[in-house]
Amino acid sequence: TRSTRPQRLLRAVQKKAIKGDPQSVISTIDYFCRHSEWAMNVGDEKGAILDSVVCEVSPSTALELGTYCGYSTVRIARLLPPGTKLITLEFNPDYAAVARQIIEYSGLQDKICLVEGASGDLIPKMQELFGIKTFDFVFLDHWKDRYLPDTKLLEECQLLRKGSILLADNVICPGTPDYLEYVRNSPRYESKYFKSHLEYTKVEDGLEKSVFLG
Ligand SMILES: CNc1ncnc2c1ncn2[C@@H]1O[C@H](/C=C/CNC(=O)c2cc(-c3ccc(F)cc3)cc(O)c2O)[C@H](F)[C@H]1O
Ligand SMILES: [Mg+2]
Repeated sequence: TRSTRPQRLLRAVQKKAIKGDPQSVISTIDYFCRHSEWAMNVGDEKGAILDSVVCEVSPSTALELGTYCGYSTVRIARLLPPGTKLITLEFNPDYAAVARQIIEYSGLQDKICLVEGASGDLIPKMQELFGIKTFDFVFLDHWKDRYLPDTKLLEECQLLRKGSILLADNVICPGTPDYLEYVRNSPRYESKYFKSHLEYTKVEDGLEKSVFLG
C-alpha cells in the first residue's frame, strides 16, 4: 500500500539530513514541506517565534501536546538547557513511530520523552509518571478544540504555576476561538498574539503566548 505523508517526510530526513544534527533535520523537513508535500508542522516562520519564546523562558520542565512527526519537538528540545526534559504527547501510534525515528535521527532522544496516549488521560498522571510538579512551558499544537479543555485540565491538576507560559499554534488558522476568548479574557492570564503565517503559505496565522498569573 502507498506510504503515508509522515513516512515520506521521514524518508526525506533519513536521505537528506545529517544524523545527529537537529538543524539539518529541521531544514530538511521545511524544504520537503515547501517543495514536495505540505504538512502541518509549525514551520520555519512560526518556528522562529517558538524558538525565541523557548529561549526566553529557558524552561526546566516543558510539555508539548500533539507530537505529529516531531518537527516542533526537535525545534524545542535543541534549545533546552542540559538536564531538562521535554515531554511530548501523541495518541496516533503511526505518527508516534515516525516521530520517534525523527527524534532519534536528530540525536535529541535524551532530552525528549515521547508518551503515546491522549492528553486528557496523561495530563492527570504527570506527577505520578514523571514526578513533574509544574510545567514552565507548554506548547499546544494538537486538535484545536482540545486546547481549552486541556488548559483547564492543566489548571485543575495544578500543573501551572505563577509565570508558566502557554504557547498555542494555529489560533487563527484553523483557529481556536474558544481558547483565545478564554486566555484573552480570563483574569488568570496575560495574553499576547504573535502575528505570522500558516506554515509554508501566505495565509495569516499566529501564535498566542499566555502567562498564567496564578
Ligand atoms: C486530544 N488529545 C490528544 N492527545 C494526544 N495527541 C493528540 C491529541 N489530539 C491530537 N493529537 C495528535 O496531535 C496531532 C494533531 C494536530 C492537529 N493540528 C492541526 O489540525 C493543524 C492543522 C493545520 C491546517 C491549517 C490549514 C489547513 F488548510 C489544513 C490544516 C495547521 C496546523 O499547524 C495544525 O497544527 C496529531 F495529528 C494527532 O494524532
Ligand atoms: Mg499547528
